[in-house]
Amino acid sequence: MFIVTAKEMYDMDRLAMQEIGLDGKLLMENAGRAVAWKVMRKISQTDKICVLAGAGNNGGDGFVIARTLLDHNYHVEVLQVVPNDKVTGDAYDHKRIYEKCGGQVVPYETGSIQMVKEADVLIDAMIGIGIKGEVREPFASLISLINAEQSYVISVDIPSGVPADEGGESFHAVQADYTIIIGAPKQSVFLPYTASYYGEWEVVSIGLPTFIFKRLTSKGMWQLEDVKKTLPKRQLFDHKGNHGRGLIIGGCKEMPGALSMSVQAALKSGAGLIMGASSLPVIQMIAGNCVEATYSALSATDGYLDNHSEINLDSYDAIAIGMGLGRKECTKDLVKYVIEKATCPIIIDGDGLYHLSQLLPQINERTHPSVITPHPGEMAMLLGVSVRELLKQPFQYAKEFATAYRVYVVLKGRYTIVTSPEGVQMVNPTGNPGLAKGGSGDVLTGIALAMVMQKQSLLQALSNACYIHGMSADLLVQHQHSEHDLLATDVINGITDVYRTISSSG
Ligand SMILES: NC(=O)C1=CN([C@@H]2O[C@H](COP(=O)(O)OP(=O)(O)OC[C@H]3O[C@@H](n4cnc5c(N)ncnc54)[C@H](OP(=O)(O)O)[C@@H]3O)[C@@H](O)[C@H]2O)[C@@H](O)CC1
Ligand SMILES: Nc1ncnc2c1ncn2[C@@H]1O[C@H](COP(=O)(O)OP(=O)(O)O)[C@@H](O)[C@H]1O
Ligand SMILES: [K+]
Repeated sequence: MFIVTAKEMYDMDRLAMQEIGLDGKLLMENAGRAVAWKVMRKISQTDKICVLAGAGNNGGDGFVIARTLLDHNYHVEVLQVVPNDKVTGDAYDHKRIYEKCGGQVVPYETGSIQMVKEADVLIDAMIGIGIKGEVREPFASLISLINAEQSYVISVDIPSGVPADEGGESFHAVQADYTIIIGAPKQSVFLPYTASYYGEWEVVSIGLPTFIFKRLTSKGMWQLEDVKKTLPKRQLFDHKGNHGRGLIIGGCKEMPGALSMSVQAALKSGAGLIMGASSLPVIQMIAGNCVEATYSALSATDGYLDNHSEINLDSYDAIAIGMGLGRKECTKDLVKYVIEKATCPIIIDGDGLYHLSQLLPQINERTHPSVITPHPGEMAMLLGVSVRELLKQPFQYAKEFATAYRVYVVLKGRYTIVTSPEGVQMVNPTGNPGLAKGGSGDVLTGIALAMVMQKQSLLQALSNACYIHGMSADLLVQHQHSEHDLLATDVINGITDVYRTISSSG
């Protein structure tokens, strides 16, 4: 599924109209009808429905929705929030069609507030992706009224007032229960400041051809069908070597478990062979957790790895470094060594990212792929901006970093964004707040290593890793756990159910 900015959506519209002859009125008809069908599944024939229509094409969609509902014997009326002379173009044409089919358009005046109050269902077709600046009156007051009422609120394309793109932080907007998105989700669906306004959401197709999306956007949402298509397969005559050899370097005296979780998660996700490298005390502590892995004991001073020359980086298909490694000068040297010498893909996480802020020239020099898996705090540190600033524009910042340093960036969060060095971005939809707990990131790195080792395209490998990680947490809270008690080690065990679910769903 593609993700768009408002500008990309308008460009697609233009291309559809000018180059392939799909006209605007037809797209509006498709949009309105598709939305109406979704609406009918959610409401009952006895509900009193009020469609709030603005002047633009979002309002135009509202007239098509009202006409379709009317035709199916629903109790529907349109409250036109703007004066008649404001409704022009395709929206005007669809208003006329609706009226000719017997539809009622009530002009906005003070008394019409009653109409909003009496409705069981409010369909918000006031403002869509054409929003500019702060909402004006009467929209601002209507939005406050809608949010104060108990009616079921369905927004068309975008809750009125929510910006389509990233960058906005303060706005006054409709709080929807359900949003039916037209064509493709906009960036604001996935952002911390805006996501909750959408409520439950769904996307409807309006007939824009796929090649238009491919041409104009390089952002998408990774879905189960993508996972099924791209997940490494196990063949009858496979041996462990077919599923890669991976090295995981991490752990220190305070954080032995981080390495343990990454090692377990990698093997559980399908890695052929995993070597865990750490100090002897760490290995002695964790080896029993995962007897299937092999371990390499490295020298340490005061509990921190201190000698990079002992590590053999050859003969691995991928290497992960940083989980629980510690923030000492000697561990920085280790990270530097791996960045400079590894001739396979590397994944840098945790304390490795802390050191990376001083190793950016070295990462730029690499001729083999590099992956970083920062949470917002780590990403903000690497960019030299505040977390708040980063979270206003995570797509933009992740892309800037990925293209500048030619790395794959896995910017973790509710909707993790994977960005390739070319700037292609995939959003992961799975996961829940049960993952907001120490150790979850170490598990993700292990899964990511397993995927990267198996010679997939890296964008696919990393998107699959995020999907599996989140899906494991989702299945666990649906069945035996809650978001409160979920542990990172549960997420490792939950990978079993992910694979069984994926293979049984065809
Ligand atoms: N391919 C597609 O995607 C298709 C998309 N379609 C639909 O079109 C929608 C986009 O339509 P659009 O471009 O006409 O803009 P839209 O969202 O109606 O907003 C413009 C109106 O809002 C007003 N307004 C703006 N800011 C305001 C403010 N702060 N406070 C108050 N008012 C404000 C502005 O007023 P003005 O500033 O011009 O006076 C103008 O009247 C899209 O979301 C989807 O629903 C489908 O029909 C079919 C194909
Ligand atoms: N609210 C949430 N919804 C979905 N996923 C989440 C949520 N909170 C955290 N996660 C996921 O959990 C992981 C946390 O990683 P990180 O913060 O590095 O943890 P740690 O370093 O403690 O192991 C990331 O993959 C992130 O996407
Ligand atoms: K809307």
